[in-house]
Amino acid sequence: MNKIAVLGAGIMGAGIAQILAQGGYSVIMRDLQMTLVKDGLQTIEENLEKEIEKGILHNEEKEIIMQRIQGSTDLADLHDADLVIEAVVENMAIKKQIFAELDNLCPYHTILATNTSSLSIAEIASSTRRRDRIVGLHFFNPVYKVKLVEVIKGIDTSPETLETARDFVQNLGKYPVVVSRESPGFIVNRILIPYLNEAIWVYGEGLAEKEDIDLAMKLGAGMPRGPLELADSIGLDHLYASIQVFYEEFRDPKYRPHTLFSTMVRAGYWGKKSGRGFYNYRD
Ligand SMILES: NC(=O)c1ccc[n+]([C@@H]2O[C@H](COP(=O)([O-])OP(=O)(O)OC[C@H]3O[C@@H](n4cnc5c(N)ncnc54)[C@H](O)[C@@H]3O)[C@@H](O)[C@H]2O)c1
Repeated sequence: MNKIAVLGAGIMGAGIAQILAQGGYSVIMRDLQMTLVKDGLQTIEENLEKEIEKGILHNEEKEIIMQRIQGSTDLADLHDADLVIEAVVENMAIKKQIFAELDNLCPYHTILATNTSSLSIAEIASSTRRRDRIVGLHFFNPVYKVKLVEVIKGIDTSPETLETARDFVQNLGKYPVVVSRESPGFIVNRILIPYLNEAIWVYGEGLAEKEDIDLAMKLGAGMPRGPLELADSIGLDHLYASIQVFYEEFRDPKYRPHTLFSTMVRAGYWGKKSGRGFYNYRD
């Protein structure tokens, strides 16, 4: 892997571009507008500055890492990438369109990976002619902190592609966990998202105040963060889209979102990123 491209300069795209550059790779980070690319670059710079403050990184190293990341709005810049990691919005139609474009643009050896949290790798791969070279690489937020990466096999992913992806993750200093059969949410979100949804039901039914629900799970179940604060931090819009996928895929009412959840998402209460979720972040 000489050149790696990341599609999307949002929360995940910027985080992935950062660890790749820290791992010594040349990275192209592409988003739709230059302002979004610049925001992503700024986030990376701020993250690195925090590492300097902690004494983990030197200023000169930060400069070298930043120089390895090239921002772009032009998909054509990805034409010689050996690996593309897609981290755009969680929308199947958009992802399929992007993968079809990448399939036409990139050489056959290029592995196209998706960071999707809940969409089907097989369906994304169906928009390409290289289904054997499509794989899920599911990083977690914040990417520079969380050591786990789920490496997901789509129905047509070849053993070689899976092995290359697994080795790549390991070389980045992360722990790969292979998910050998795709299913919504893979491992972590399959367990985590229904848990967060249940916490929203508990809150929606008026069983307790939000602070008490969070405290109960921290002290009573040993969770490092309460479910409602965690939901705010993940992003309620993103979480809502994921639980909808579970609900539709499994047709099981246990994945039903509470109407409070739908209302909050429609109102733009998306958590930390919008300044308002279960908690208020504006003051
Ligand atoms: N946020 C999380 O905690 C998290 C964790 C793991 C995986 N994911 C997955 O990662 C992906 C990205 O999530 P995010 O939270 O970073 O979203 P985000 O909204 O922060 O960023 C998405 C970015 O993609 C850009 N984009 C949209 N269409 C594009 C295109 N055609 N080309 C390039 N860029 C495009 C948007 O402008 C935006 O900047 C999703 O699939 C999500 O499910 C998210």
